[in-house]
Order: sequence, then C-alpha cells, then structure tokens
Amino acid sequence: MRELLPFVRLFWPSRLWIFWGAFFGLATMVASVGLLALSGWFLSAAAFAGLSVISAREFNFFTPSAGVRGFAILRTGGRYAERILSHEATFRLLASLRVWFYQRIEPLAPAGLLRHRSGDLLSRIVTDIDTLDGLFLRVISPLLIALGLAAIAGTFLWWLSPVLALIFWFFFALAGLLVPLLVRHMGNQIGRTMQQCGARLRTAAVEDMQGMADLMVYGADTRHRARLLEESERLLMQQERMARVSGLSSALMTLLAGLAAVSALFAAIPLAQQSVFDGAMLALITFGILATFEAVLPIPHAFQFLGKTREAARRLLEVTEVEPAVTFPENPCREAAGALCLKSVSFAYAGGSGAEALRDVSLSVADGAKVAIVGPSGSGKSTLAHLLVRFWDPRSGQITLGDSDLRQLSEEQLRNTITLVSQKSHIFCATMRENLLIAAPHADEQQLWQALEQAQLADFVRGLPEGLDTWAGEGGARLSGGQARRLVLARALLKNVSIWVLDEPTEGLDAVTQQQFMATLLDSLAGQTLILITHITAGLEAMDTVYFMEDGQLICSGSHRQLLRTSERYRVFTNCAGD
Ligand SMILES: Nc1ncnc2c1ncn2[C@@H]1O[C@H](COP(=O)(O)OP(=O)(O)OP(=O)(O)O)[C@@H](O)[C@H]1O
Repeated sequence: MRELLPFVRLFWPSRLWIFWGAFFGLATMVASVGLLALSGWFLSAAAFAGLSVISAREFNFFTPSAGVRGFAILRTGGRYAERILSHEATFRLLASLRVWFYQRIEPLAPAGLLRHRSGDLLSRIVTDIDTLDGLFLRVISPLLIALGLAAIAGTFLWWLSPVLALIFWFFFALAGLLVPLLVRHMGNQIGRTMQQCGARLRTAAVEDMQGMADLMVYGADTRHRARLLEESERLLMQQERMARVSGLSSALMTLLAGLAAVSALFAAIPLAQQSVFDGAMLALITFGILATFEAVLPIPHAFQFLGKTREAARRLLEVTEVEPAVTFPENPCREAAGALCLKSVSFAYAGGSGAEALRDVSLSVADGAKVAIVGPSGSGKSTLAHLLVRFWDPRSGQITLGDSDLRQLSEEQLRNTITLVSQKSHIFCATMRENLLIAAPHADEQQLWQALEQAQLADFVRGLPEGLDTWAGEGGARLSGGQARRLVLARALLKNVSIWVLDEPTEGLDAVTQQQFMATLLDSLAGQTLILITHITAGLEAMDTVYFMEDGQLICSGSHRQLLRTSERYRVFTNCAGD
C-alpha cells in the first residue's frame, strides 16, 4: 500500500469536499435505511391495527407517513448533494493529480522521458490517473460512509437489544471487511495484469496509428493488427476473470445481508414475544438491516480493484521518482553573457552503448562569433548542441558562458540566452500562427511576418488559402520537410536570445534556397552568436571558425578555406558532402 501514500497526500487540499461528500453520502444512507425500516414498520403496524377496530381508529397514520415522505425527500436531496460534492472532489483530485504528474515529468524532458514510449506516457497520464482518482470515490468515501452507518444503526439496535446490535455488527463486518479482503486477494494480481495489459494495448495502438503509413508500405499492417488483437484478447481474458470475482463478491454480499436479516429476526421474535418491543418492530429491524448492506456493497468492488489502483500508482511513481538529468540552481548567478567555452567536455548517454558520444572536446565561441560544427553523421554534433542547452550535462569537463558555469544559470536565464533549433523540433498540431506564438505569445502580425521572411517561408505562407491561420497538421504533416524546418526556425527567430544553436537548418532545402537562406540568416543574426551544426558545406565560407568533428572528437578548426588547405580529412569530407 506504500505506493498509494504519496497520492493520499494530494487529497488533503480537497479534504472539505471529501468530508461533505461523505457526510451527505452518510445522510443518504441513513435516509434510505430509515425509509425502508419505517415503511416496514408502518405496514406491519397498520396491519396489526387493522385487526382490531378500536386500534384502527386510534392508529396514527399521519406521523409515520410524514416520516416516510421525509426520509424519501431526504434521500433524494442527500443523493443529489452527495453526487455534486463527491464529483467536485473527484474532479479537483483529478486536476491536481494531472498537474502534479505534469509538473514532475516536465523537468525530466527530454533525457528522462526517452526510455518511455509516447503511447505509454499517454496511458499513464490519462488512464492511470483516472484509475487513481477512483481511490476516493470507490475506497475512502464508501469506507467512511459504512463506518458511520455501522455506528448509527448499531447504536439504535443496541438500544433495542444488545444482541441485535452484535448480530448486525458481526455480519456487517464480514461484509465490509472479510469479503473485501477476500476479493482483494483474488483480484489483486488480475487487477495488476489488467492495468498492464490495458497500457500495452494503448501503447501499441498509438504506435501503430503513428506508423500506419510505414506499416502499410512494408505490408506489416496485418501482422501488427494480429498483435493488437492478441493484446486485446489478453485484456478481455483478465476482464472475464475479474467479472467472475465480481459475481462471487455480489453473491457473498447478498448472502450475508440475508443471513444478517434472518438471524436478527430470529433473535428479535422472542424479544417481541416478551414485549420488549411490539411485533411491528420485527419488520423495522429486518428491513432496516437489509437496507444497511447497501452501504457496504461498493467496498468489495473497490478492494477487488485495489491491485489495479496500486499498479496505476506504481506506474506513475516509476516516472515521477526518476531524478532529472539536469537541475537548476536555486541561487543562480547574475551574469549570463560572454564567450561560450567547452573545456575538455566528455559525455556518454546513459543506457546507450557505453561509448562516449563526445570525448575531451574543447572549443571557444566568442560573443557575436559565427561558428560551424561540421562532421559526418554520428560524430556527436547534435550531442554537443544538446549539452549547450542543458538537455544533458557533461560527464566530465565544463561548459562556461562568460565567467559562469552553465550549471549556475537559472532555467529562465539559460532559455533567454541560448536557443536551439534541433533536427527534431516539434511542430504542434495547430495553425502556423499558433506554432509561431509558442516562442513569443505577444508577437504582433508584423513580427510574425518578419520572422517568416527571415526564414524564407513568408511567400509560401502568403500563398496558403488561410495564410497564417492554415493548419500545420499533426507534427507538421501538411508541410514539406524543408518548410517544417523553416517554420521552426521562424519560431526561434521570434525569441530574443543572444546565442543561436541551429542543428542542420538547411536540411531539406534545394541548393539555391540553401544559399539564400544562409545569407538571410546571417543577416538576421548580425551581432549575435551563431553555432551552426551541419554536414552541408553551403555557407561555411561566411563562418568565423569551422570545427570539424569525427567520432566524438574535435579533429581540427580554422576558417573553411584554411581547413581545405590544411586538413586532408576535412577536404575529403567536404568533397563527399558536395563541395
Ligand atoms: N539518446 C541517445 N541515447 C543513446 N545514444 C545516443 C542518443 N543520441 C545519440 N546517440 C549516439 O551518440 C552518437 C552521436 O550522435 P549525434 O546525434 O550527436 O550525432 P550527429 O553528429 O549529430 O549525427 P547526425 O549528423 O546524423 O545528426 C551516435 O553514436 C548516436 O548513436
């Protein structure tokens, strides 16, 4: 149960809603029991009174019938209030759970989330949280209501006769504790497996939907459909097993309610015969006890699914308890300007092959300089870019900005100083305008168009039927690779930073557009620092320094012309790259 503790703490801010929800739930149950018990008593007492003409005349029909109506009204009103309050509590919990989860996973991105598939994360944030929010509605609230009712009904029966109260408590405890523990034992593993099967099914379904086009091209869609069906059948099998446990639990609850009523009746008959109370009270006791069992009915169901709830909690904690790959200082340094330097930086990805993606890399980029980092695929260029924006921190060595270690900057300082347009920058399923406004929510029309001009995308957007309000599609599906790249660049250009790290910005552009693009880019970023990561040689002449990397190491540096003269490896590389 330890896995549920962190979530119980989240319930605290909604405690009043929970309390009042449970209070009205209890009031509804008391009214329900009162209604049935009083009706039973009323019918029996009226029947007894009808046997004698004198008693029939004296019998007070009005007070009990008013009581029956009163209980009926109280039950309806109580149920309404209970539903409103408990649903409000549940929705508040749901919202706080989602916000809590999101706040925990945000600092993990991107490093800490790489090992999770997107469908799996989606499943955790939606289904696991939904499962957990039932903890209050299905477990805590019914337990509180059942305890309250056991105290109220038991005290009333004790007043009639202690033996009746003891019988009631005995069967009520069996139904409220023993059956839940039994079905919890039976349903624990099934619930866990159900949650895992459901998560696997959702993850596979999301992945197959995302890769549907490729699956069809390679004729793998039938195989994948069969895999989905298999997962679905596994889930159905668990659901069927759980349904059997539910059936058993319902049967046991009905049996215990019946046994409680019959036992209490047998104990009450001699008391009625001894005139401890009148005969009509037999109906009140029997119907009343039967009605109280309505309060314990949801408990076995909740305990049966406790395994599922615990598995949901475990799956959420599995993500949130991961330490972020980077943390930001509480007392950041004030200065965030100057030259950007890498001093003997080495780095290896956790969970990767173990080989270092960067080995002992040292370089310096002066304030306002334009440098290029060039090298073959897999040489570590993007890794270097990721370290500059602190997606990861170096394993050894140091990165400094002016006199400060990058690790001394607050997240806000860092994001307002250095920006990265990576190869994997995301285009949101929204309009062009909304995609641009992500970087600068208050940018006006003119600024948006200026950024598009700089990214060489303005003509294209102007030609679209809805201009800036054209839908970009899922992941930019309505754009070509080059257009998508320029859109993310235009977005970055809206952010007023001093250091730009652009990872392959000209990828996907034709040679002429590449040249134009580089010219406009250098123009737009005049006076700002640019670190251009590329394996395309267009525009390298305009760079102050070119760093050439291979296999995670810095091989040589200098101007493009110098390197062409002095480095055979650089020459071979640029020739192969199309120079
Ligand atoms: N998240 C990761 N986990 C493990 N290894 C990784 C990860 N990202 C990159 N690598 C590895 O690190 C090495 C350097 O990759 P990197 O992406 O930095 O190369 P690159 O020079 O940018 O290549 P490209 O030009 O193809 O983008 C590669 O061997 C790659 O397999």
